[in-house]
Amino acid sequence: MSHSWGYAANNGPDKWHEKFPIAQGPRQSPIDIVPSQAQHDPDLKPLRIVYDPSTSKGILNNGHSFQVDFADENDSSTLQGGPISGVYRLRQFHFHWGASDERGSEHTVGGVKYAAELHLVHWNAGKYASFGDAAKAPDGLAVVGVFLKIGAASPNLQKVLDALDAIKTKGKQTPFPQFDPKILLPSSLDFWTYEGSLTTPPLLESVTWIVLKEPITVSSEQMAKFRSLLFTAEGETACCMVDNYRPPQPLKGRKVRASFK
Ligand SMILES: CCOC(=O)CCc1ccc(S(N)(=O)=O)cc1
Ligand SMILES: [Zn+2]
Repeated sequence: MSHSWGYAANNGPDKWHEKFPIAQGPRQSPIDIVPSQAQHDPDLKPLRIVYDPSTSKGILNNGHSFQVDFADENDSSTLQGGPISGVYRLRQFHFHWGASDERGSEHTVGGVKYAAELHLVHWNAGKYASFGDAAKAPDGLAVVGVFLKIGAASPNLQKVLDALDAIKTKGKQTPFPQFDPKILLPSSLDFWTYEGSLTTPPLLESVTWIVLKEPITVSSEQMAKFRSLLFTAEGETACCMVDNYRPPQPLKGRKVRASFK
């Protein structure tokens, strides 16, 4: 790949292994979650999610998605419980979506694709000194995945979408203060969990995935707002930011556990 990675035919998921050989590793993400194959684990603890809105900093178009970044110098916004041990700090959240409503999620459920997927990215601050260090460790990261299903518009999501006009092109960012990402979560915190990886380069195999069973809903009009972003920087030939998802990867013998019966 002579240029940086992306989602086009010449630099997309099928090409990533050329510069990132771990793409063909034993614990790659995403995966297709087959509910009948997931074993209920009664030892899984409830998720404990505590987010402080004052840790919300800014919103950035990073050329692959957009992300909201959080201050993570202390334990103000954390994830505990579920399959993880210790305290993981919220670093950022971002999304993956399709060019049309029938695709866009990274994980699939029994082969079913959702229109989009939210990822809340946390790192094991109890054990590692930085996000960068944690990202290189097998128990370094925990990502909560939430599916977005076409239906009623989400007023809470709209608060995020209203900021996108200010970050249309790659590299643009704008302040995004006082936002509590907990309002983006569904009412049930039932989840599937498995050991996986980052779904974009560097594809590091450091993620404990926690994928919520219940989707949140998003309207088609709101999905159109996601698609108004550009992969490209100002002054470059415009390329719409769509289909920024990696397809499911081989399970390679991994077990998926369920927190629910
Ligand atoms: C060591 C630097 O690594 C990074 O910056 C990773 C950023 C990054 C965070 C999360 C994800 S995802 N889609 O698996 O939730 C992908 C990439
Ligand atoms: Zn992601």
